Amino acid sequence: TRSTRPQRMLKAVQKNATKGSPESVISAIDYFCKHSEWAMNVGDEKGSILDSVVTEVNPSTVLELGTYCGYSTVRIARLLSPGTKFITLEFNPANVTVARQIIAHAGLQDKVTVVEGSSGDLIPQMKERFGITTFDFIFLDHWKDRYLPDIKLFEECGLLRKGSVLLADNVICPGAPEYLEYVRNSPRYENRYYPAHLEYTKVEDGLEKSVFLG
Ligand SMILES: Nc1ncnc2c1ncn2CCCCCNC(=O)c1cc(-c2ccc(F)cc2)cc(O)c1O
Ligand SMILES: [Mg+2]
Repeated sequence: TRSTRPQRMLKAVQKNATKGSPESVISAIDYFCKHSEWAMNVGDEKGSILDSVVTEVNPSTVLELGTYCGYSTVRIARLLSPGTKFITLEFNPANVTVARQIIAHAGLQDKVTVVEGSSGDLIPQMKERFGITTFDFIFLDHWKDRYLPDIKLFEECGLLRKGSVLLADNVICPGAPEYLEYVRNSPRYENRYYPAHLEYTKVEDGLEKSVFLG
């Protein structure tokens, strides 16, 4: 049977990227997406913004929603200090399998835990299953209509502290209008919009950074 796009992406990484080099894994995926097949990785333009926010926050606990093939997982994990707790959630088991192999090719398998399941089910389990009290940094890149219910879930589960940073991908395309309206109208968040483009295209998109004020 025909391979899937994530499987073809994995093959391209295994063929073109140097084992143990996160930068070459990132470049190999970006090359694949620019010259072979578009895929919904955060990409290099928004990825650089992600890098700068992660570096600025220098988090001790990180959560990513929507692993997909592990591109942004590798981008984040390569910047973390030793001892940082990094969890990434992926709904699709086939993507979990590909992501684990791409993360391993980058040599970052000891930096991050890839957990299969949906955010709605797993967020309430963070404390008991992973011993997390609060997250310093959260990257939202999963179903766009889950951004709003999940930020409310973070609040209800006491997973945010004064200064927790949430960074949301795709707030323009495909869009997360209810999420944007919520964080921008809430006195509990300080927000900043980073204009960019949809990965590997000229279509307008951007990232929204929201700092929880407690
Ligand atoms: N742990 C969990 N919990 C809940 N949902 C979970 C999950 N783990 C996974 N999912 C399910 C996420 C499915 C992928 C989400 N991302 C997207 O849907 C996405 C789409 C585009 C896009 C833009 C223009 C187009 F023309 C076409 C596609 C671009 C992006 O950067 C995107 O991130
Ligand atoms: Mg995205």
